[in-house]
Amino acid sequence: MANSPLRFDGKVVLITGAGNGLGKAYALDFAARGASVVVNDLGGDFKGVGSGSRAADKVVEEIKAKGGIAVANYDSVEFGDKVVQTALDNFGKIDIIVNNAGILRDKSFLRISDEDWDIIQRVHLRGSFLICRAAWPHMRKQHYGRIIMVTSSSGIYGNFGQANYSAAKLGAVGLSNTLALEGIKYNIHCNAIAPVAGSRMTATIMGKELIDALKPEFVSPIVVYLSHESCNETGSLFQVGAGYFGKLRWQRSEGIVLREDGKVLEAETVRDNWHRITDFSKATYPTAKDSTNFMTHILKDMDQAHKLPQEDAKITDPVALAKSYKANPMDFTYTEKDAILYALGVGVSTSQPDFLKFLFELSDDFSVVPSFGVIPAFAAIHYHASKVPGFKIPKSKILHGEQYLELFKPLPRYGRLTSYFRVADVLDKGSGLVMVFNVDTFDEKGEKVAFNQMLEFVVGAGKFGGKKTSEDVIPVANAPSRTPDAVMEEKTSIDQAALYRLSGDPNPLHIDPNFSAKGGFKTPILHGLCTFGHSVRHVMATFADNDMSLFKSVKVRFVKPVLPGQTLRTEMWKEENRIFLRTKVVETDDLVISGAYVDLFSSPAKTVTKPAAGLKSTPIFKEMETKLKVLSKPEKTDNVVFQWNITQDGMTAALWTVDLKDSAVYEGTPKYGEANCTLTLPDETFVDLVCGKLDPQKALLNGSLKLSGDVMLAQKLSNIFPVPKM
Ligand SMILES: CCCCCCC[C@@H](O)CC(=O)SCCNC(=O)CCNC(=O)[C@H](O)C(C)(C)COP(=O)(O)OP(=O)(O)OC[C@H]1O[C@@H](n2cnc3c(N)ncnc32)[C@H](O)[C@@H]1OP(=O)(O)O
Repeated sequence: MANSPLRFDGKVVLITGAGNGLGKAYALDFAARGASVVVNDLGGDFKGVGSGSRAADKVVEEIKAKGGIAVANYDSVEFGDKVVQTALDNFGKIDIIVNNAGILRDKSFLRISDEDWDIIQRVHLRGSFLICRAAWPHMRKQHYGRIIMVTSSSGIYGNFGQANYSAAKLGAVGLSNTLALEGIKYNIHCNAIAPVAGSRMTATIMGKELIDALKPEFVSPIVVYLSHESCNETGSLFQVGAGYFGKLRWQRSEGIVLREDGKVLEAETVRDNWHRITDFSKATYPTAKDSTNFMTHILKDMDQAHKLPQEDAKITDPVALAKSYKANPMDFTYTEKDAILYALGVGVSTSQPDFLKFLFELSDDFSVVPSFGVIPAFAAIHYHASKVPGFKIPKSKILHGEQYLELFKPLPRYGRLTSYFRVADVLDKGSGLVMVFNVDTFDEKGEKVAFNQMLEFVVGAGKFGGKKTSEDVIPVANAPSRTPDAVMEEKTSIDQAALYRLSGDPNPLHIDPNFSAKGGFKTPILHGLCTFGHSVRHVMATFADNDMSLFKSVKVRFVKPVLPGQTLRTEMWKEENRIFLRTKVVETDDLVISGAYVDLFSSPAKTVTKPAAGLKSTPIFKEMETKLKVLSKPEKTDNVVFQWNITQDGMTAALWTVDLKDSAVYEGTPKYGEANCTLTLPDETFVDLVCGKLDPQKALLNGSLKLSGDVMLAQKLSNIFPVPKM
């Protein structure tokens, strides 16, 4: 009942050291709530010197004067049975104990004498033990008991000059924990509190002002509540003082099992894994249950992946051997600077409209390019790939074959991520073998951030008798056969690979001509993941308004190498939230990425119907007259598609296609020979493309007519339409 007062009528409370300070405050509080109180106090000073009846008697008098019930006891807690006997003699039972009595013998460790050490242990720890042991059979018999063990932050954290006291006080916590466990089935609860209050003892280490602020009456409420029969708390530890109440608990790092069957565990292994042993990012909160079954609990829950790499000597099948590889987790720490370096590596440039978002950490909407999600996984692959047993892999023959990346939450702008690597399969492709690597990446909260699947193609290592396909491989997807909905072209820098490799792929294949020659390449080639990063950017700029939170996943196959300096042309098709894409090298017309798609969580919130602020758009291209040349005779069934290209600074910014059959009114019939036609285009088509991204002073429109299918070829028009000034 929330509003009923906590009463102790008929209950017998023993408070040790109750002549002054905290003990006295507890005694007065319990008595005022109807309890019969045994006020124990030896009457000595705070160093445990001397004795007398005055202190206890005064408190008893005060209680009685207020109409309460109390008796005094003047024994040292070192005679715990005598103290408890006072309760039994006067009230016939003992229900509640507050082990509060204590003294101090503060000295720096070197100066602590045997006597200083022993007396503190005797009073605090042994005294509490003796009191509890004397009361325990009575509490068990009556099936009721509440014990408060008074400990100290000196015991929990240590305190200079209090080695003796700290040891005794933490001992009291251990005693409390075990009494809580043993008492539970007899309805005996035991909790520990670490109070801070102004008292005779603390007067030695605190100023007067602070002591006055820390009244014992501010601690008493939790002692009273924990002692009440309605309170179910047991085995807990609280820090209290000045009206503050907080609970403490243990925390344990996730840890790592370093033992390997049949191998000696060396100190160096512990040293090398120290960061994992002490990493609290996936902490757990062990309770009393863990004390007995600690090892079984830990070992049961340990995933294989937490163990060190080991080969199973019995496995002879190379694929099974490779799959048996046990990888220890790989940490990857990065800063905003790393995210910016990566963005530069995949072609973000200050010449692009949204560059601040990716290159300036102080910009309001600073974002990590989502394809950066491959980098922590690549770090794990780079470390583990060469250690995978079963296959010998010459580095110069490894080509990145396919890449899948899925993000489960946007990448943090900096932080530490941990990746778990495993060999999902090894495939025999004849001309080469394909290693399928899966990597799960988690953030510091233990939440999954990314999944990567990387297929590494090892040229010339095939024909080992393995299988060709695997269900574990995330499949590529074919683009639609229609003309692309959008195209983006971008020239890479001659230094693109030199820049990209600083993001964690130091493979000499991309920088050292001697090394690339060994792989059969005339010059170093671009990293597959660099081309990949460009293509992902093209999709996000075209279909997600560069809102990186919309990115869900991407899959690509690398079909031909790209050379630094070549121009990439990404062709894109949107079908609901999936953007199919393929990437070509403009200079050679070689297809370099195929079977690819980007999945978005949804379309951008900014819709094409809303022009960007300050830019008027719809009237500009609403009507467009163009001259076209139809090269062969169209059939009625042919699709007439008008396609235009918007360029700025020599770079294609957007390409938009309108199927005239569906969305535009086309006047005039495409016929063999030359014709003039007027296109009335849907207003919205332009808003997003033109106004969202382009500087109207600079952008150029270049249109062409295409007739779908192979029947007809459209000639590219020479007309360049300058975008009128707003
Ligand atoms: C230790 C550290 C580890 C870290 C690794 C470091 C990674 C990076 O540094 C390396 C890079 O970035 S390399 C640059 C990027 N990648 C490339 O340039 C590769 C381009 N692709 C090619 O050259 C060929 O497709 C090629 C050579 C891959 C295949 O061409 P062909 O041999 O002619 O194969 P083909 O006859 O077309 O097909 C045979 C079977 O193989 C499958 N296949 C083809 N291309 C594939 C690819 N890219 N990925 C996966 N599988 C592929 C085909 O499907 C076919 O199999 P099936 O018969 O079952 O259909």
